[in-house]
Amino acid sequence: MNVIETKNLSFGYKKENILRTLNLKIPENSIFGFLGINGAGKSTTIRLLLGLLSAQKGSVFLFGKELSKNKPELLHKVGALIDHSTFYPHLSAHNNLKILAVLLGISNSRIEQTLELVGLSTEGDKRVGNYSVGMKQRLGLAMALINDPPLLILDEPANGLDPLGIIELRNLLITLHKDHGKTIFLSSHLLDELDKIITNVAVIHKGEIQFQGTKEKLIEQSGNLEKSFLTLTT
Ligand SMILES: Nc1ncnc2c1ncn2[C@@H]1O[C@H](COP(=O)(O)OP(=O)(O)OP(=O)(O)O)[C@@H](O)[C@H]1O
Repeated sequence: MNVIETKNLSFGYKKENILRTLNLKIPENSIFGFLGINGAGKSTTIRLLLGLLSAQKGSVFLFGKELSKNKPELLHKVGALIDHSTFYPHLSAHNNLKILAVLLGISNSRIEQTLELVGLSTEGDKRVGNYSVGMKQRLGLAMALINDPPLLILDEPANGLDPLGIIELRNLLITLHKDHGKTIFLSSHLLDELDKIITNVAVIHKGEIQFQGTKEKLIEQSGNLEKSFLTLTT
């Protein structure tokens, strides 16, 4: 099953075409890397997948259903991290998550589980305003994970993280995929990092998909991810 599928998805700001007839297929249980140079259209695609933008043409399907016709039901199954997450800085991580849990009707026990999962359980009672960038990123992931969604959509989740934070994020994504069965769709510019975790990949250039398939298939010709990426984008 494809957890995400776009059919001839096209989008433009005013008269400028940004995405041209995108046909993406993200298989269930993949860690799917979405690659492209600056301005290629990654964030715009992600906003369309989350229903934050509406396509001029084409459609987005999540879990086999059309997003525009089933938004609340489908978005409940998606955890997302885009741009910087917004928190109440004067509250603890625990209380930030509690607000979300109440809004979503989720039990309190899930708060501790989620803090544990993202490695924040010992820091969960500290004010979020004093958190480091990495801790805020982990809290953003906790918010995305609080209702245990089967699909995660992450736009540049490693942004602003130091090397240790990047390693921790890598291990967390691998755990979420292997032990919790999540499908993860993520964009990133860190090719070496992606190479360590992704199973599938799409390369977008100037709003068009240049390749999609397994990582092995992409690197078949040139031998490594960086060379394949450069071939498709320069
Ligand atoms: N609100 C907007 N109004 C007009 N043009 C926009 C807007 N947002 C993005 N664009 C343009 O759309 C194109 C794609 O942008 P997008 O942010 O999707 O690219 P990206 O692949 O995510 O880039 P990056 O890697 O730099 O984040 C770019 O040319 C950008 O300038």
